[in-house]
Amino acid sequence: MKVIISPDSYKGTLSAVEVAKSMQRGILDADQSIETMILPVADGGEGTLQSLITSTEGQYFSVNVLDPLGRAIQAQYGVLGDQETCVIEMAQASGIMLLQDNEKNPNLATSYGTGQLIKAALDQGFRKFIIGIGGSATNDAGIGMLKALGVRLLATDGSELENGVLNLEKLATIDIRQMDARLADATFTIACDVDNPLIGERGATAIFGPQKGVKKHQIVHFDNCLKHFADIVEKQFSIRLHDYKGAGAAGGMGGALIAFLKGTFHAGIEIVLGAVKLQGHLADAQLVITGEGKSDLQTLHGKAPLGVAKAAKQANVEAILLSGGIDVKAKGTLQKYFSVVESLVDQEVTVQQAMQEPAHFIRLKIKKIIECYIQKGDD
Ligand SMILES: Nc1ncnc2c1ncn2[C@@H]1O[C@H](COP(=O)(O)OP(=O)(O)O)[C@@H](O)[C@H]1O
Ligand SMILES: O=C(O)[C@H](O)COP(=O)(O)O
Repeated sequence: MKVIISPDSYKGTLSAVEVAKSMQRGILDADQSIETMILPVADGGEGTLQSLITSTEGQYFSVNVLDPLGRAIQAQYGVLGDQETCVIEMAQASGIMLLQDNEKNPNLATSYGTGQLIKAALDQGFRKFIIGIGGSATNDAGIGMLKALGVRLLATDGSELENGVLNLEKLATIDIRQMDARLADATFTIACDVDNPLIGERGATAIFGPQKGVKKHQIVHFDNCLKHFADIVEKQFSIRLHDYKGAGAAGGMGGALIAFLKGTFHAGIEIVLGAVKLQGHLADAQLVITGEGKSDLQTLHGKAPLGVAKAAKQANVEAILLSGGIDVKAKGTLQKYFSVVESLVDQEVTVQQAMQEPAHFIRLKIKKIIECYIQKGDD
């Protein structure tokens, strides 16, 4: 029997590779003779770079960049095995995982470091980009990235705006005359797992702002600043980001990429599944196991496990979901895609325990799931 192990990360506790290894141990605990194959996946956020570079035998490059709060860090980008396609993962330079909880700062958190990664890749001669956006610490409409690439945000008196999303309300003109000229020859495929507009009640701030530190009473203020930015973009460049699907991804990074870097959106999970060649590997497999930190209604809108389930269905392979937590509201629908829908958290395991010892509980749960699967086959 061959089992493919294709989880996303359990954000905040384990990377996709670590989840996959724990699942593999559980499978082998149940039956040593099972053939396993580890193909970790991601949907644009953290882990996208590793998944794409590992699966295509690509190469990593390290760059000194500024983290969301302007501190010097080393971040990586990569080139796929084709030696041509460059992968930028926003979470590497501007990710929420780079901040402690008490450091979250939606006004100052900047995507500047992601712009630095792009610039470094342009310096290396790359022009064909996949940019994974998601898992970001920022709500800056991508202005940090734009600044790093030479775009200037000016107030009415011609002075450059000070850092800070809330300063966007003073924006009068966007000056692109000094934007990196090499971008004109570059293409950007945006790997993303959300289709939120830039502003409004489904916009970047209202939906993803709170996880980045935006307090409830600040949502309207931040949203208005992003709206003003979108108004100026529309006035100057005739591109309307306000309700553009995906413009609100990664704190508005989606919008900046569409308007200024001529990016095009693709489902992150589809890009990753293509690169890891999941469909081909499923051809002689009996089972595929996937999972993520928390499966909820958002999972049904293009998150990694759903992509894996759809690929499995096409190949007529049974799919199993083991996530850290499962939202009860989504369980019924998830069961249409997966033969088993399980979470680490249950009547015996609390959230705290599952978060503290995720590898241990994944191993235990998978062992049980596989034992049941084998038993079912024997009956
Ligand atoms: N080991 C774990 N056990 C239970 N819940 C977890 C575990 N790891 C992560 N989570 C939950 O999953 C959430 C992250 O969900 P995830 O699906 O990984 O990312 P996202 O929804 O941002 O794509 C965390 O905030 C946490 O609540
Ligand atoms: O704001 C972001 O970074 C993403 O668009 C949504 O966040 P998530 O990928 O962490 O869910």
